[in-house]
Amino acid sequence: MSVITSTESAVVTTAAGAVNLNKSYGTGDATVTALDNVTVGLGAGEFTAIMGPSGSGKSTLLHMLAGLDQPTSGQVFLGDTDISTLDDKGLTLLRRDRIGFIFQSFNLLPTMTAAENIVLPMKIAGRTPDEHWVASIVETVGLTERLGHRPAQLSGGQQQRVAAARALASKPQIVFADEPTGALDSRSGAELLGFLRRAVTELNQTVVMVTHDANAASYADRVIFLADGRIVDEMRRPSADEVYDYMKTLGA
Ligand SMILES: Nc1ncnc2c1ncn2[C@@H]1O[C@H](COP(=O)(O)OP(=O)(O)OP(=O)(O)O)[C@@H](O)[C@H]1O
Repeated sequence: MSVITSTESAVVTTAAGAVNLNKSYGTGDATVTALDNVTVGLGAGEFTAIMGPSGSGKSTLLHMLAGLDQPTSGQVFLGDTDISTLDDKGLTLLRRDRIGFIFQSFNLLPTMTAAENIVLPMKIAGRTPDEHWVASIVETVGLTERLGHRPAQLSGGQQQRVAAARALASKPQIVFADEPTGALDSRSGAELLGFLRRAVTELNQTVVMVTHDANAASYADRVIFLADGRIVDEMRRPSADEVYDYMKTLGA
C-alpha cells in the first residue's frame, strides 16, 4: 500500500496495513466478530504497539497482518502486495522472505548455538546472511559474548533476545511480535523492549507488537487501542501512565 500517512510529527510511509478488515469465527448464533471493519496503516521505520482488553482482537489483527490467517473480508497489504489475494504457497513465501516473528515462547532449537539459531531461517530459505548486518543486530541486542551458547545455557531474557535477533537477521520488511515480554521478568522484558526500540531508531526497522503491558507500550512510537474488534483510539509516544489510564477507561 503506497499510502503516505501524515502525522503531527512526520510523514510516514506505510509498511503494512488493512482496509475494511473483518474476521468472524463460527456460524449462526455462535458467530464471534473478532475484527469489525478495521482500517489501519502501520508506519515504516516505526514501532507500533497494539493494545486492548482481553478478547478485543489484538492477536487476530496481528495474525491477519502477518498472513498467518485469512480474513473473512477486506484487504491486507504488505508494502504494495495485497496479501489477501495470495494462496497458501504465496503466503508461506511471504512470511519466510518478508516478515520476522517474535512469539511469547522463544521457539529456539535446543541443539543449536545462539549464532546458529539466529541464521537458521535464512539458511533453510537458501539465503546467505549479510554478515555485517547480523553482526550489528547481535551487537545491538547485546549477545556478542553468548553466541556459542545453546538455549539451555541462556536465561529466558537472553533466549528471547536471540529470538528477536533471529527475527531481524534477514532484514524483513516488518517484524511482528505477539506478547514478546509475556514470559519474561521485568528486567529481561526491559532489555528486550530496549532492543526493539534500538532496532527501530538505530537500524530503521519496522516493529509491530501486541502487548497487555502499558509499560511495554510506552517504548512504541504509536499505540493503537482496540475494543470489541474496532480501533477506538491511538496515541503517539505516550507515557506508561497515559496508556494505563486509557486502558482503565476501556475496562481493562
Ligand atoms: N479460533 C477461534 N475460534 C473462535 N473464536 C476465536 C478464535 N480466535 C479468537 N476468537 C475470538 O475472537 C475474539 C478476539 O480474540 P483475540 O485472541 O484476537 O483477542 P486478544 O485481544 O488478542 O485477546 P487476549 O488479550 O486475551 O489474548 C475473542 O472473542 C476470541 O474468543
